[in-house]
Amino acid sequence: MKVYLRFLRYLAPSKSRISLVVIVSMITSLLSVVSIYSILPLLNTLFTSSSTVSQETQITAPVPPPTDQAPEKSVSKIKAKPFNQNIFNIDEAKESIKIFFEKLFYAESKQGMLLKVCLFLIFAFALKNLFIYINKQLIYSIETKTTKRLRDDVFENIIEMQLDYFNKQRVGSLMHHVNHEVQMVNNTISTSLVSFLQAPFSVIVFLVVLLSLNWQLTLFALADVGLIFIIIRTVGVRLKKLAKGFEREMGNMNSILQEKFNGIKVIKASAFEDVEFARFKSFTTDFRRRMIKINRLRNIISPLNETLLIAAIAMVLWFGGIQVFEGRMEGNELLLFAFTLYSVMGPMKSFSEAYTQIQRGMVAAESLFSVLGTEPDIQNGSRPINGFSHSIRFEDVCFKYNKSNSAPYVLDHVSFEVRKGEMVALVGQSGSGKSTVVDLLLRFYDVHSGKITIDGVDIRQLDYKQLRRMIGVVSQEVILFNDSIEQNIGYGVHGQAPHENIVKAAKLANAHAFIEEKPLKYKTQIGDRGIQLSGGQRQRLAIARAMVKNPELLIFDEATSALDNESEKIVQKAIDHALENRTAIVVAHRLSTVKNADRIIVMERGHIAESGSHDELMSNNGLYKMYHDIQFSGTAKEKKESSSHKR
Ligand SMILES: Nc1ncnc2c1ncn2[C@@H]1O[C@H](COP(=O)(O)OP(=O)(O)OP(=O)(O)O)[C@@H](O)[C@H]1O
Repeated sequence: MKVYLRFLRYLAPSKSRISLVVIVSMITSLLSVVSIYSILPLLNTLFTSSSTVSQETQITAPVPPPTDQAPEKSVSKIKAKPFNQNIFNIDEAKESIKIFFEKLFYAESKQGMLLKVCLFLIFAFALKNLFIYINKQLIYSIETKTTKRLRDDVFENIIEMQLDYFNKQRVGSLMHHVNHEVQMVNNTISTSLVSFLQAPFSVIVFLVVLLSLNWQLTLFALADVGLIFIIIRTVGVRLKKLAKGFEREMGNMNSILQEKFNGIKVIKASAFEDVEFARFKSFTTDFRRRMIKINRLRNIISPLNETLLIAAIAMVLWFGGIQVFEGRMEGNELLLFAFTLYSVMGPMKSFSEAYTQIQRGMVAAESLFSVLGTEPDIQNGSRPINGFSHSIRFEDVCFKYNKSNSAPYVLDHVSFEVRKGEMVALVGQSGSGKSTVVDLLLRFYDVHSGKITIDGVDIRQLDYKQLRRMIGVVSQEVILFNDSIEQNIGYGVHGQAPHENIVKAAKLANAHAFIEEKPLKYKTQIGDRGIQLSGGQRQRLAIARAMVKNPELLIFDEATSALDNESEKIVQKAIDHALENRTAIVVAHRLSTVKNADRIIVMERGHIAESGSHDELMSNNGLYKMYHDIQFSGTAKEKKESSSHKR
């Protein structure tokens, strides 16, 4: 029920359009029902009053009565009695409608009257269809407005989540929310608007006709229809359950595709195509099994529905037929009743089919509302920040990704300072917590205890978007978009960065020369994830992106680790260039890159083992010296080996 209410809240901004749909639906239903039921008796009059119809045949009805003449009087003068005359004598309302139409269609001859009736039919149906068209446009506009809002909200909610949320969710599932589930809700809106706003009026008007024809028979028919609804609902509940599993599987399939296509290089390099294909085939087999199960139920609904409704009509015919035999009802009356009941079938059918569609839609809506109901763990602070003048400090910071008590700390009482204008390097073994330090400073996660301050202010009090905007980051993994070089560099700033700034940043990052060599220069498209560039070029674009916003603090996280020696030298030059006169934190494995740092912090299993300048640490004879000796003896050995090979 809560889901339905939340769903209605999404429809609320379209309430004026929904009211219009209601009005147009009422007019459409009235037009379709009244036009048929008003002219039926007239047509009957025309075709049964005389066997031969000629131009000269005059209808025996009088000239339309003067306005002051009682209509009943004129009707009584019609010689030919309609086949269901007694039906139309049931009450005065029907009689006056009939009189109205008789007056409307009155002509000197039967032919003239017939022509008028036919022209009226064309007019009434054209009008009805015009209203149907208007209604469809209105419904489409409501449905697109609602789903646009829902899709925007879902995307906004997801993108505002803390990084940890994305670590736990699969990308394919997130895409499934934004794409497929919103589409499912979209389909539900159109179906339910048609079924619950348009169809009820047709049903009501038809019901009024049925009740006026024979109320006992109508109650009998309603009992039958009630039974049908119970059966359809049972199927619907089962369908909802299956749909839930199906949606989950769809999300999984998206994730699998995403992962496999992203990792295509690894799959190809391991010649694992056939293994992946076999895995995918087993997945699609299971997927197909689920689809068959769902469609077995879904497809049964329409025929089951129709059969049950026809059975209801047959029962009504049987029940009514007995009344006719007993003389309690006219034969014509029963036929008109059966025809009306058949006409009510369309909207009834659309009701029950809408019910199953709504079940599926609500599964999707439930899942979307649970995404919308998820609050980010990181609460934004309100203090503005666009720079700092003294220092950034880690004060006794403890942190772990896994919140359970028994999980070990990834950062254990870490304290250090980065003063304005300094370059501080973080080194240490893989997994010692260097990247985590950077992530905490960017407030991707919050510290468990202790605090991180900028000029003495806890970063939890700061607006983290502004905080992130003043920091330029070149991370381990270079992330580029399938766009032009210019757009990729400009991604670092809000709004369109001026071209001169892009070129300046590219020059700082040693990227300008290779960009100029490209046929379209800065307009060159770089392909998915920058696939059309080399590793070193990608790194330099990432540096240019960090530089374009002229950041207060630069963070280089393992920026050169994935490169060969030659590329590393070029990128290192770019880094050195970028670091001039700037506060920076450099995370590195290769100690050669951090020799010039003002301070080097050596991390070991989440705590700071030692810190100082290169010379101080070398003379300390501790961990740093050990790493240094291992790295440089390794490099020396490599060099020796490669020169002996050459010889
Ligand atoms: N998102 C995460 N969820 C859970 N554990 C994580 C996550 N990210 C990192 N860790 C763990 O935290 C520890 C520190 O990781 P971190 O990436 O900070 O190390 P690092 O020193 O930067 O390593 P490397 O030099 O290999 O990048 C590691 O044990 C790692 O397995």
